[in-house]
Amino acid sequence: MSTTRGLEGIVATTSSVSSIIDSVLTYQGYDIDDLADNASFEEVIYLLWNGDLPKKDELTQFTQQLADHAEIPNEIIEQMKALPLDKVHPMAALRTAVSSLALFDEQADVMEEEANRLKAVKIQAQIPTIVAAFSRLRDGLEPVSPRNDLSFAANFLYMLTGEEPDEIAVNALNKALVLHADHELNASTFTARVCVATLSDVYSGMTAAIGALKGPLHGGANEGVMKMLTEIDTIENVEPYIRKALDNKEKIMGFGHRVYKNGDPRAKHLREMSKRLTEITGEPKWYEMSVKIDKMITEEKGLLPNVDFYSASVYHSLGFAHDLFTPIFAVSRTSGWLAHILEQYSNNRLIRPRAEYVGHDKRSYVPVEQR
Ligand SMILES: CC(=O)SCCNC(=O)CCNC(=O)[C@H](O)C(C)(C)COP(=O)(O)OP(=O)(O)OC[C@H]1O[C@@H](n2cnc3c(N)ncnc32)[C@H](O)[C@@H]1OP(=O)(O)O
Ligand SMILES: O=C([O-])CC(=O)C(=O)O
Repeated sequence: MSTTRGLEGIVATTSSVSSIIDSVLTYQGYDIDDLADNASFEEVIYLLWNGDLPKKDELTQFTQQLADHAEIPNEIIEQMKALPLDKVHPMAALRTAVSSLALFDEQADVMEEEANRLKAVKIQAQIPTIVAAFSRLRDGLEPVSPRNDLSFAANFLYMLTGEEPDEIAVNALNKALVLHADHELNASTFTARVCVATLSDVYSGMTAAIGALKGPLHGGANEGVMKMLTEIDTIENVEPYIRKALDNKEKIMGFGHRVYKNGDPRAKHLREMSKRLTEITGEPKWYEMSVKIDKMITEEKGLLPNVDFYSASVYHSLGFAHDLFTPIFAVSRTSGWLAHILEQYSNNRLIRPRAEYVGHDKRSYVPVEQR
């Protein structure tokens, strides 16, 4: 048996949800550049789940369906209130809340396709409500109920702040959601597929995926980038800070990628958004520091920024708390996880690879007194 560390280069499934070919990312055949410039997040969710962009009436119906399911059970809010709110990371709270949602869905274990599709709508609609409610509760505020007359992005911002957001913020968040929606067999999506391939339920797959996204080598990197930017704080500090980190062989969050070796096609959109938004907020330093770090890491390590690097200054400019960055990634990636979960169910086989054994040779049990 031979092994490939981290399954690098292993093709583990077929999928028609998204593809990365020659560094070009497509969702159901549509180039991410095209979607980022034109599509609403609602259209992208529909596309990922159904294989085609919705017609006008299909989009109206789908958007309404999402809005109709955005409320979360009161028990979930009560459960969140009981958490040690000043200590809990919002990704941990989200993981627990999504697991708990299953307990209030009588159809949680019903495996028919129609029931699973309805669960997908509910989960996609409820995850932003959970993230916003948690954020408000820990700030000592009551959760804000979702509104059904706002777009997905606008409603999320509204539930976070209790105020109607401006168009610039809504468009920026919409674009970020589109850019993060799916990404072939990334670690969290693979996790979701492994989980549901045992014919476990959708909520279990989602809970597993959230756990995988949380890690700093994956979705957690966007929070790590902002931590680094905050520590650096000034443009003059970039050079000594990064030099020291590289000398200490530290990983620089937001750089490198398992698949993209010539650059992540999503990063240029986020870089442009970071430039524009930091100008609007009057804090161009976050963009300027990012560009300087980008230049240094590219020149010295040959590593390019991934989706998490410029999204940090984008989310900061949109006023999000830094530990909400990864949950916001999860709000978007939920659409991809659910598309892959539905695809896995539709053509399922248990996912069970092998391990090459490198442990002790065979030996015999020794009673405890003789060890
Ligand atoms: C949404 C996403 O998940 S995008 C990825 C988000 N994660 C990050 O930004 C965290 C930082 N980046 C990394 O840790 C990695 O680049 C990963 C996890 C994204 C990819 O990992 P792998 O494909 O396993 O690459 P691996 O970690 O083996 O890196 C290869 C070499 O480049 C180095 N390297 C890779 N990324 C970085 C980095 N960000 N900073 C410094 N060195 C790096 C490694 O140390 C390694 O060097 P070595 O060969 O001298 O040991
Ligand atoms: O594909 C990956 O390995 C990580 C990534 O960029 C993503 O999940 O968006």
